[in-house]
Amino acid sequence: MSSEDLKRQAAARALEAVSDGMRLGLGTGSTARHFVELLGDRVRGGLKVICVATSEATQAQAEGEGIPMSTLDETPELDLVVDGADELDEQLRLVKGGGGALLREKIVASASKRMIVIADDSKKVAVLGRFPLPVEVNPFGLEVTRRQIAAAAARCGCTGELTLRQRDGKPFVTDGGHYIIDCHFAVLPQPEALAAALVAIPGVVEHGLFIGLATGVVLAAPGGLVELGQV
Ligand SMILES: O=C[C@H](O)[C@H](O)[C@H](O)COP(=O)(O)O
Repeated sequence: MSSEDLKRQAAARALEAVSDGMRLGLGTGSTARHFVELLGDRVRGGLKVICVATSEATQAQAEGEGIPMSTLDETPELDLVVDGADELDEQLRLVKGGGGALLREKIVASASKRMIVIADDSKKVAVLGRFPLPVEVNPFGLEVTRRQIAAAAARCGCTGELTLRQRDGKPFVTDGGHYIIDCHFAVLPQPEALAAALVAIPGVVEHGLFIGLATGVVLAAPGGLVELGQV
């Protein structure tokens, strides 16, 4: 079974948690993309939902599927967000932002009563950090912010290379107009302390650690689905 098949299976299971009248957040990335496709089928079959996207890419996909879309300003309370993750652990702590959508994803998750994460089982780790931690930063004072991230991380037991994310030879720019520094720490021994230290840095807009937000996880493995938390 291909990795895309596994992602689709996880997406299909999350769709079972959706019912008529729900206000939904739509995640970003290759796994969330399957969810939006499947949701589109259900909407065309008569399901009534209103949705908020976590990125311009998801907004465009959802509109193409004919899914009724809103904004967080019009719909500031959501029932459920379904999103992917780059990494997750047993405590439902996540690393997100591999696609650069972490800021909107976190704002949308914070507005939602529940967050179901969908992923193939390769994303589950014993200790977070194998996937480089994305940190979204203001372009102003980039080098100052980079040094402050390195110092704060070192106090939390994390060392490693900090690289400015590039696309086509230029800095990658997020939907919010910011840059991303990818932190290659290999392990994050104290995720909560690191999260608190990063948000205290003035040039940091947001970081990819999602702690206390996911309420359920659907992991698709070749042997079947595994659920963590409440799905
Ligand atoms: O910024 C991107 C998001 O955090 C994605 O949810 C994350 O990167 C997982 O994406 P994928 O499902 O493509 O692995």
